Amino acid sequence: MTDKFISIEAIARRYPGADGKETTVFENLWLSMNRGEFGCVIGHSGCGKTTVLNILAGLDQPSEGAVIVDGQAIEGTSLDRAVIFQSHALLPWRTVLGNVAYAVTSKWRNWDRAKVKAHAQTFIDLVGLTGSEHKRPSELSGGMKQRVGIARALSITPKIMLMDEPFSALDALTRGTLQDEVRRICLETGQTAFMITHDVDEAIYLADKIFLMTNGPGAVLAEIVENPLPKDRGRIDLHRHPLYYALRNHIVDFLVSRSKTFTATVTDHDPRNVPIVRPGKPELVVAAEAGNSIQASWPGLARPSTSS
Ligand SMILES: Nc1ncnc2c1ncn2[C@@H]1O[C@H](COP(=O)(O)OP(=O)(O)OP(=O)(O)O)[C@@H](O)[C@H]1O
Repeated sequence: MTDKFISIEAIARRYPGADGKETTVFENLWLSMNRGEFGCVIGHSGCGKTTVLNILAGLDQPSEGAVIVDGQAIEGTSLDRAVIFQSHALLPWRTVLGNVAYAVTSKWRNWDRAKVKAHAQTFIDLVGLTGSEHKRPSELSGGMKQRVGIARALSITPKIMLMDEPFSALDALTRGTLQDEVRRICLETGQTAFMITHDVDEAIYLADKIFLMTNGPGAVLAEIVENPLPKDRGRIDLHRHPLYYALRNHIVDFLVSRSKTFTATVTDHDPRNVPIVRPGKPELVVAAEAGNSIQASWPGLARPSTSS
């Protein structure tokens, strides 16, 4: 067991195949995050991103390994871990307030109506839906529905917010606005977040750490990219930062070529000590994560020894 806030330890997920053989989506996957960090996972379709998120949510179980959150092995779903999906999954017969209040009541069952309402209203305000409390989902735009989903998730003050491509169905303008909102909320509240995205710029804007997964089946977590851009970065002028292109090119290069060739070419990859990369700082700085502890090394030096 580790002192990391989230610790995914040697998980595998296998499915029985039609021919009777098992398909291994991934195995021996290790991943950890600190409290308050924003992690994005990027990888091609089918590499197992949603499977990892579902296991973290407790919606799915690993075939092997364990997931520890805040010192406790997770077993099933919990209000400690809120999930925001691409589709909003709102209760259509309830209003905005009703949808958020429903979540609040499920966490604090003995709260009276006034307390539930006041608490729900705080989160409706936080996502910018003040004035729309009494609208039903059918009266809301896609972006507004997704805001309700975010308010509902945040209202139960989860330890982790899990997001599976939450903005991919939205138009570019709404997506940008909601990215801003989520970033602001996470920074203000110190929320730990784990998000799947196919959008490299979204990951660069939002994430502290970007987890790069190779293609499946048999996908591996190839690298952890530490975002070298300043915390107070803005979405609009992200591309003007001197490190932006080094970071973006590194991720795109991985997706375009290395994600396909990684397993065949990197023969000494240690899934428990995945390289940590900070593109463009001022030369590529590579560190390795030894289960819990982070040790640094620089190009030309041997990979750090690990304690397990
Ligand atoms: N219930 C299941 N039975 C068999 N195979 C499954 C099942 N669920 C997922 N898989 C397989 O596991 C693999 C990983 O699926 P997953 O949805 O996690 O990928 P992903 O990286 O999230 O993909 P995408 O980016 O397209 O959402 C896929 O090959 C998928 O077909």
